[in-house]
Amino acid sequence: QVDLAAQAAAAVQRVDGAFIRANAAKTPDWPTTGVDYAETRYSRLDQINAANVKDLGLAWSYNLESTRGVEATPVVVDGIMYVSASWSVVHAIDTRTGNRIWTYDPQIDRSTGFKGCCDVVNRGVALWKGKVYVGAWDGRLIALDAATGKEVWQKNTFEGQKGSLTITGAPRVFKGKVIIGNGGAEYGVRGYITAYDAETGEQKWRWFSVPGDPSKPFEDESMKRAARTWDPSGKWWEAGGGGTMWDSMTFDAELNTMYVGTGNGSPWSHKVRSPKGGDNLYLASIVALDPDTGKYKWHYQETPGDNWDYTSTQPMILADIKIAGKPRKVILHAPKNGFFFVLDRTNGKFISAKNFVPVNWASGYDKHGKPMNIAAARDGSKPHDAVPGPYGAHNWHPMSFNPQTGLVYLPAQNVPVNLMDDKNWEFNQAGPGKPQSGTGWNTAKFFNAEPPKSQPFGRLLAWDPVAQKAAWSVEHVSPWNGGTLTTAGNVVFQGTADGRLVAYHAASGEKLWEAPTGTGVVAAPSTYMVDGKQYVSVAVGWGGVYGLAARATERQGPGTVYTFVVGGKAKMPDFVAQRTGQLLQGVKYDAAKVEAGTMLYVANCVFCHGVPGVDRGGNIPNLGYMDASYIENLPNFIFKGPAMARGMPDFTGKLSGDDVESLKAFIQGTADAIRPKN
Ligand SMILES: O=C(O)c1cc(C(=O)O)c2c(n1)C(=O)C(=O)c1cc(C(=O)O)[nH]c1-2
Ligand SMILES: [Ca+2]
Repeated sequence: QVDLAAQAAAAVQRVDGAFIRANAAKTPDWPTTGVDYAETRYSRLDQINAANVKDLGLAWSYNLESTRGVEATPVVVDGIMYVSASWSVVHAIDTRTGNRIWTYDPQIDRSTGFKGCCDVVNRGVALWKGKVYVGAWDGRLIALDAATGKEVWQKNTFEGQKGSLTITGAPRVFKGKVIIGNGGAEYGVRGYITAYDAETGEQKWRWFSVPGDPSKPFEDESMKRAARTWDPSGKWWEAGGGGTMWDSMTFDAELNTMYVGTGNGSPWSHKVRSPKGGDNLYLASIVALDPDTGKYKWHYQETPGDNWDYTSTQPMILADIKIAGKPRKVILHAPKNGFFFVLDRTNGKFISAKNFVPVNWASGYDKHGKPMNIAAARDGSKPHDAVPGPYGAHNWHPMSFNPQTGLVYLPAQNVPVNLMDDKNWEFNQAGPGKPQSGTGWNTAKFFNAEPPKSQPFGRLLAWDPVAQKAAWSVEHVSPWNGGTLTTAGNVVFQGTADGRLVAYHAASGEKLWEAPTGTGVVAAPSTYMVDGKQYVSVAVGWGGVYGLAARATERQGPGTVYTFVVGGKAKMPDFVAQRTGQLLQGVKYDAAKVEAGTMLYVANCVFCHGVPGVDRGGNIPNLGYMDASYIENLPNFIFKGPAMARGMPDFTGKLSGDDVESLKAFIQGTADAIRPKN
């Protein structure tokens, strides 16, 4: 009889700063979300390698019992895995068998799914001295006992703050402090991160990324300086200003510096936020902080005057590379804005930037690290095909860096979106035609007022950060592919939107192996050794912002952890077929209401449900393919309906009975309009 709880406790008890740093040298574990503080996602293990990866097979699969996006990288110490699924549920798994040790469900109120922009996801947990930390959707930072999954302490990280805040990112633990930020910049919030004592949960420090009301005292010098880059006539503090830090943090122990990527402006429109212009610090920046005090050290702003949801929260990597023959300590970063950045992490100085996909907002960066803006992208008076669009040339899907090949493996993409300024925008004014305003969005932009012309794509890039060019690339069938893992075995692993886990040769890009995963993969894999054998695991669950309304497989959930080993022979689990069905037919409606319904649909429904019959539905159903009875009974779903248990908001008091009739008219009217005529 093995005592798994005791094993789990003993394993995580060992995880501290020295353990995590040692891992970067060579140990069998994957103790933090990005494997080490530098978040290289490079494993020194080479038992699985370019020669034998073709013999990988399934060791086991584990049902995460979730139907929404799964974005966490499994962390593993001494063969014990910790991974989170949607709704911030944490699972502890014995990797020797694939059996559950415990699960922890923070019991998020499922009707609050609309409070976050981009699916009810969680990007994983942190481990430290016997505890497992998860940032829950509702703002609680929760410390769990690694042995039992029982709560040790919890803190409301949203206390004292306003707006629609949600946590989606993985906490990080630097020097005994658990650090967490949150999302919300689509809704009108002010960004901040907070550090808590890992042992007790006591708050140690908080750093805001944008200044508050300038008529009140600033929290620190960094805020005072930042305020000079905003125009007070925009009253940015009323809508918060944005700059949410919802994903990336790294730490350099030698330099005693932590780095955080900041988010987009809130609202998105630069003109509305800061009418006379200005860079709007510290939006869309990499910021260096003192991990002991949270004090600002330096920043580099990647997108001055953000206007397109160009967050810099995308996962960064710390690397030591040679540039012009000299060893440099750098940050490698590919934010949403489509440029690949190399920065000196000792001082924040710009080294180089190069676009890794086509972009139309800047023609490049000058030698001081300032972008050369293209005026049309900031005009805002007419629909502009923003390339990259707000989904980003690269989103949160982690990239990896292999020091042997010198290449960064980067999931790149384009999701076409047309943007135009909403001149009549006012904070928290919901209204027909205002995108997502019924669920609280405050972007001050119209989306797709005419159809975008740019083409969607998904691409794995093997990017050379010194030469600033691709060494090789692979085209995928869809945007929104998984994060990457690379190893000393000369392999790159990536999951795909169309439901495969694929291994490539790290130097040549040659495809070496693939396995079906049932549904689309968005998370990054991890690898580790247990009892002398190397395993590769990936948590699968289609979703995230693009996955709400679109998909590239015919299967959906449940969220599943797959674990592969050379010679593995386990059977694939059965997956549920997506309901593709027939176009909606037969719902009676008043054709005169279609136009009003269109405007209401844009304000309340489209972002999650997609365009009826045009989009296909992701992890949320497309209403153009429902049985008529659902749409006929639409009020039962819109007002305190059964789908609230799955994340549907309650529109009581926001929509009228007549509004629902208009929505019906739009949904059935659209299905009728696109039905092939014969
Ligand atoms: O501005 C924000 O605060 C914020 C938060 C989040 C989030 O917390 O997930 C995302 C975004 N923005 C965002 O712009 C975005 O593209 C995005 C994608 C995803 C996802 O998990 O798929 N989250 C987010
Ligand atoms: Ca955003």
